[in-house]
Amino acid sequence: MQDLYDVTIIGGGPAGLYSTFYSGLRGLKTKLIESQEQLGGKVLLYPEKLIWDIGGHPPILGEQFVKQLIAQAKTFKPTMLTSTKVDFIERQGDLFVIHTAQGEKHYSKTVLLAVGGGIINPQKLTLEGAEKYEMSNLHYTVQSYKRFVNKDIIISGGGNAALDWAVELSPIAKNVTIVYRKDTLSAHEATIQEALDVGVQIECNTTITKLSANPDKTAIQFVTCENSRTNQSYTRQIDEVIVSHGYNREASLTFDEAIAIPKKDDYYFEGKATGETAQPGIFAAGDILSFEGKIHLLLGTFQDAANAVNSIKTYLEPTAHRHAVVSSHNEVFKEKNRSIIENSLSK
Ligand SMILES: Cc1cc2nc3c(=O)[nH]c(=O)nc-3n(C[C@H](O)[C@H](O)[C@H](O)COP(=O)(O)OP(=O)(O)OC[C@H]3O[C@@H](n4cnc5c(N)ncnc54)[C@H](O)[C@@H]3O)c2cc1C
Repeated sequence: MQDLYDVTIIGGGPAGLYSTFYSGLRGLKTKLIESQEQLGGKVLLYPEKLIWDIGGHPPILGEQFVKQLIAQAKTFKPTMLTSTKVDFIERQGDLFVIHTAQGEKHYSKTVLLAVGGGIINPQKLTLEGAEKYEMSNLHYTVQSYKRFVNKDIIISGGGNAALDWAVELSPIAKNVTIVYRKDTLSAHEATIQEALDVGVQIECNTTITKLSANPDKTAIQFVTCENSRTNQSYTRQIDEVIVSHGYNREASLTFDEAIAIPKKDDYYFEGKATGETAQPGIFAAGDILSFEGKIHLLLGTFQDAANAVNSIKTYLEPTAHRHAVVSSHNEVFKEKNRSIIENSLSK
């Protein structure tokens, strides 16, 4: 049998990463398994967005936030696997066997589900040949603002993400146009007003119907758009195309018959604020978890993570403290604490 872990965390988004740190803090032998190449979960979708609502933390870019979460998760030297998709979990006596799409088996005393919205991929433009521009000027996320400076940008989509990008890019771009297939945008009214205030052009009932390449066929040079109300179409030159049509969720994780966890809306696991599910030994944290009062935001993931790990600790060791001992007394932190104290004394 491979190494046996106290806890195996499935999903390397904010909930999984913080659970990994917290699990180390509580002295548990921890493994994290993430399906994507990169850790960070949904935050990877907004690397250039400033996150404002983390208590006590100054606004921070998504990309930087992910780096810090990963560094923190590594504090207690857990095993961390990426590009490894969990597709089946079975109970064998007191243990869980976690099967991956790659054919591996992982053995664990408990499982912490931190799979968020499942494996998330952007909904792609369905136009023929569109994929060949993904390496040039067809974007499904905004990875770097620099690229859009002084550019003529068309954004397809009418939700909050599309409008947020339009508002953020408008001051640095030459021109930003939103095209949306429906009558009215689905974004918040305040965001729509903000977009109008910063000069974003909004065209409703309008769809991109054709992408035409530049002479060397490496990038999109023209887009053709059609208005479903007037049946008129136009073709215009463009520098960058951003598509924000939402995300496909792949919820491929399944369980053996002995493991039944009630779901809400066919998807979210019903559980408790303590991270417990109806299935002893299986816990959940982050966006995947549903309970009354659950907050589906970063701050919610951290509280869920701490609660779930504390529940795991007392599940494995019923006499353990419910909560972690004061974290600054931890051996791993001592050296850092000492250097901070020495630094302050030397000033
Ligand atoms: C555009 C956007 C902007 C946002 N802005 C903010 C904000 O400003 N402030 C805020 O607080 N929140 C914000 N949020 C919400 C926040 O990002 C989420 O609440 C948070 O990412 C949830 O973390 P999670 O770890 O529960 O799930 P996720 O981030 O979804 O991570 C789940 C991870 O599990 C992995 N996974 C799934 N299935 C499997 C499997 N079978 N095997 C292995 N791995 C698997 C996925 O690949 C993913 O990496 C925003 C969300 C979006 C989409």
